[in-house]
Amino acid sequence: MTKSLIELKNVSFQYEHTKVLHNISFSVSEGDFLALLGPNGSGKSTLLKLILGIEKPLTGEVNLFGVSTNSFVNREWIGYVSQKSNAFNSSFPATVEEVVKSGLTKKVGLFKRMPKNSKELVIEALKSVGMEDYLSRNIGQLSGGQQQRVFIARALIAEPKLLILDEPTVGIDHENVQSFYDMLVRLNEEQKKTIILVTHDVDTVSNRISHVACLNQTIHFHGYKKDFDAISNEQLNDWYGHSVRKIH
Ligand SMILES: Nc1ncnc2c1ncn2[C@@H]1O[C@H](COP(=O)(O)OP(=O)(O)OP(=O)(O)O)[C@@H](O)[C@H]1O
Repeated sequence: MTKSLIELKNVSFQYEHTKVLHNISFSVSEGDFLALLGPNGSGKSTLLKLILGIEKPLTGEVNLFGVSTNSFVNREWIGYVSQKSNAFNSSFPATVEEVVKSGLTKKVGLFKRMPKNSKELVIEALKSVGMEDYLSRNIGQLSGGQQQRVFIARALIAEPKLLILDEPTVGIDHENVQSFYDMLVRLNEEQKKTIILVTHDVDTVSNRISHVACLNQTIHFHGYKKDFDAISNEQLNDWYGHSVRKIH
């Protein structure tokens, strides 16, 4: 039986007086490559905060790897790459090697010694994202898409089981989006990483993704990508609250 890595049961959440999430029940299974889709302000980041244990639900429960977030301790099993990761300017004084190596602290602890083979681990993680030739380069001198790959390597070095990527294609130009997806599919299929890709942009939901969840305060749809494709633009507009068109 497939294991649920994330399970939300009847979850509601509000910030002071703003209701953001309403009665959400939703799960992500081991091996899924899921796009969490919703317009700006629909509650995607808030949902991630609940999953990452940064916020607590007002009602309902959130379970990670079969355990309530309140008692979940294996945080290194979840790799999170935020929206703002690829925002370094060209003078930022860190090499790709240093950035990726810093991801090891999540696994070994902040004040513990780095393993002796940490350079090999860095190279291994960079190979997974096709960036091994950039080891000694300054992070700020890479393109937005290359920086994004380096930050995925930084998450991978801690050997997460689940990878959460927040708007990962924003800094990537159109021609490189396909190879970016090829890399994610390899991580999903060969390294067995469960992946959640968070996006507001319907066009970012590639055919390479296995599942789609549509969020706007509540989950309007959760299922296979092929079933998402069968949904009309009118229905999608209704969920989004404004006009959007699927092109895939
Ligand atoms: N710390 C906060 N305090 C109060 N309201 C907040 C806070 N953070 C977010 N909100 C509000 O909650 C709602 C959902 O925000 P959230 O950031 O989760 O949406 P999102 O789908 O991630 O949006 P985007 O795609 O623009 O990043 C918005 O109306 C937002 O203004």
